[in-house]
Amino acid sequence: MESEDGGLVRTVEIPGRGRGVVSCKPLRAGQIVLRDSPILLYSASPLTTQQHSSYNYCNNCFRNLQQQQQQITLLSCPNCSNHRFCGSACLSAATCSSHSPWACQSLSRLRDFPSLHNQPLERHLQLRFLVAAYNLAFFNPSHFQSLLSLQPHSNRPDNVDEETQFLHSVISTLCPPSSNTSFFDLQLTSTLLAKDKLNSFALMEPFSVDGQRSVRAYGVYPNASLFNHDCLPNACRFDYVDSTVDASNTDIIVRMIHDVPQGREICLSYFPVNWDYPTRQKRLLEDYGFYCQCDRCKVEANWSDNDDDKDDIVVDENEVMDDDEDEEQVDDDVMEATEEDVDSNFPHAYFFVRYMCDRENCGGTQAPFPPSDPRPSSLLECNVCGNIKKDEIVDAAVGGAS
Ligand SMILES: C[S@@+](CC[C@H](N)C(=O)[O-])C[C@H]1O[C@@H](n2cnc3c(N)ncnc32)[C@H](O)[C@@H]1O
Repeated sequence: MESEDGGLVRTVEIPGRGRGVVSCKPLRAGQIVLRDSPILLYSASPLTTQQHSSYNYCNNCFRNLQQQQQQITLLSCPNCSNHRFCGSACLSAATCSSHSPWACQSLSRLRDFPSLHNQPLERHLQLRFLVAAYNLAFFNPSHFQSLLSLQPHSNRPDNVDEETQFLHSVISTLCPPSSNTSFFDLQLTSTLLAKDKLNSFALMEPFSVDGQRSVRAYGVYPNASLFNHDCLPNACRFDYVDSTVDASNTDIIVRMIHDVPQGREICLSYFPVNWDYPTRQKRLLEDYGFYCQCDRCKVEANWSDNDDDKDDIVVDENEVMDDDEDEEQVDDDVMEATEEDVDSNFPHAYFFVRYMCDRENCGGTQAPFPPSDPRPSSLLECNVCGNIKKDEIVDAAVGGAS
């Protein structure tokens, strides 16, 4: 993501954080700083799902087949008949990429693999990812190199756990796509799984009021993966997977939450912003391998109620980057912020009041729509439930026009 002339952001090395993304010029609230397409996408349904009966998504674009407004002709893969597509364009695109004859045959074999039915969903998804990644290695080496370039860079050879060995033993039963007898390699399998854990973004089902959200698909986005984490992010990501407006419905869009000056690091939050301090620290250490020392954590490290919270942290190991679906310890203090808190021990109360979605069970972050020069947008969009509301502060400043 190197900035050309006029680029908004560029990638730099940041001591102690690896690569990160910084602004090349002052950025405005709502500005789009990245639109990124996936190099790999895989379904979040169990491998054993009979997709022709219960799976409602196109296996190429992942749009919901029932919600598409125009008439579509559903097509099944002629080889496995288990995967459906929303038209000939998606079927032929998938046949040359994610649903190549090799991937098709491999997924069919895995579906019938004897011991898989007893395995948790997480194993099914890891196997789906491995099929997608090895498929990429053979059919799109340059995208495969992009995948390998992502963090983590060091994966100790002696560090292959039982789970990885199991997954590798299953993957190795597949016929390799080439005559290369060492196509499946234990160390490579381990490396790939680590890349998935650190970098995959979840494309979620639409928000429902009961707060139960499930993942529709996972994707690896080579540029979006370069954003580091901050517990008080200045940007957030949106996706519009069911959009029929353009063909890039699985793209991720990163938009600024508020203005930032030139040279500032642009960060996302890897999970909902309303998680409490112990839960955030535990997740970042266990899944991402670092202690967060952001400004918010420095303040919250001194809050006395952290000790009580530590006893009942809930962490779902299936969590991946920016994945909002699981249970979490929501910090009630931050949800009840008042203006008085701003000057006291809660300097980030302002962020919660203005940018946290207040819809029940949502936990999303709100960013303005892109500015229409010279005016900032006075409408905020939630990146989880899609709710749109007026930004009272901008609205007052611009006299009620958006
Ligand atoms: C998705 S990658 C982000 C890009 C990464 N820095 C790189 O060089 O490719 C996530 C990894 O970046 C690093 N990272 C992200 N946010 C960080 C932070 N706030 N402090 C320290 N390291 C961070 C951690 O190593 C984490 O596992």
